[in-house]
Amino acid sequence: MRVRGHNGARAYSSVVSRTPAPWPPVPTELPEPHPDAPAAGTDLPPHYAFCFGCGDKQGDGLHLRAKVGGEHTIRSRFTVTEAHQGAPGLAHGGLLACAFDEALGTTVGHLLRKPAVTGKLETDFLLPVPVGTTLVIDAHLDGVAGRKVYASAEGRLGADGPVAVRARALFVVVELKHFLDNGREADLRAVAADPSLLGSRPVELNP
Ligand SMILES: CCCCCCCC(=O)SCCNC(=O)CCNC(=O)[C@H](O)C(C)(C)COP(=O)(O)OP(=O)(O)OC[C@H]1O[C@@H](n2cnc3c(N)ncnc32)[C@H](O)[C@@H]1OP(=O)(O)O
Repeated sequence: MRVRGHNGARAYSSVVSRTPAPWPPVPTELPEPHPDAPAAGTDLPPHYAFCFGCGDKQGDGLHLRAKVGGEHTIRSRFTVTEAHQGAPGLAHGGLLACAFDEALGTTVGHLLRKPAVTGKLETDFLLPVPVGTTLVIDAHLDGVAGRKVYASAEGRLGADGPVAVRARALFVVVELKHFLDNGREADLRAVAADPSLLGSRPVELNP
């Protein structure tokens, strides 16, 4: 269907399709997890105490918790609270996207043990997610092409519930310099003074 946008331009319906594009979008390899990657069944502690996705020191954060699943998968859970609402009694879509960013980033970081940041994140919201729901997110490492790492995930309303959200993301492997050059100095100093703020380290920070 062709739809005209408010400025007369041909709008989204012909551009944004529900038919998924090929994934990963480029040829990739699926590497073995890093030899030091945590074993299946390992509970992963928060990677940074002030992370909005997983940190214990973020009162209204998502407090996402992750456990290593199969060779290329990590299962994460987070419970939607009143602080996460976008409409009465329903989770905000942006916060759900945040949960997937976290779950996917955790998967890439822990399985490859390389620092990587999100370059692109796309989400399909299939069902509303009510306050009180525990969203169970199964994320999968899909492939690597140079510095580009592709991962995807689906989130269910409870472990056996229907799929409510799907996401795909591109992560780009970066040097630790990325964080040192761009992070706020006060926060970097705080981490240097108290390394326990970095609870689980998907990468070695002391070269
Ligand atoms: C355990 C940890 C859990 C963490 C979970 C949370 C993760 C996060 O939220 S990270 C924070 C959000 N993300 C960011 O702040 C990243 C900001 N962006 C950047 O710093 C840069 O743009 C960065 C690093 C992604 C890429 O820059 P740069 O290093 O110069 O690489 P660049 O050459 O531009 O891109 C590398 C490749 O990726 C591709 N690429 C980069 N961005 C995109 C994109 N949006 N779409 C498609 N391809 C892209 C490039 O085309 C390039 O491909 P190729 O190698 O084939 O030429």
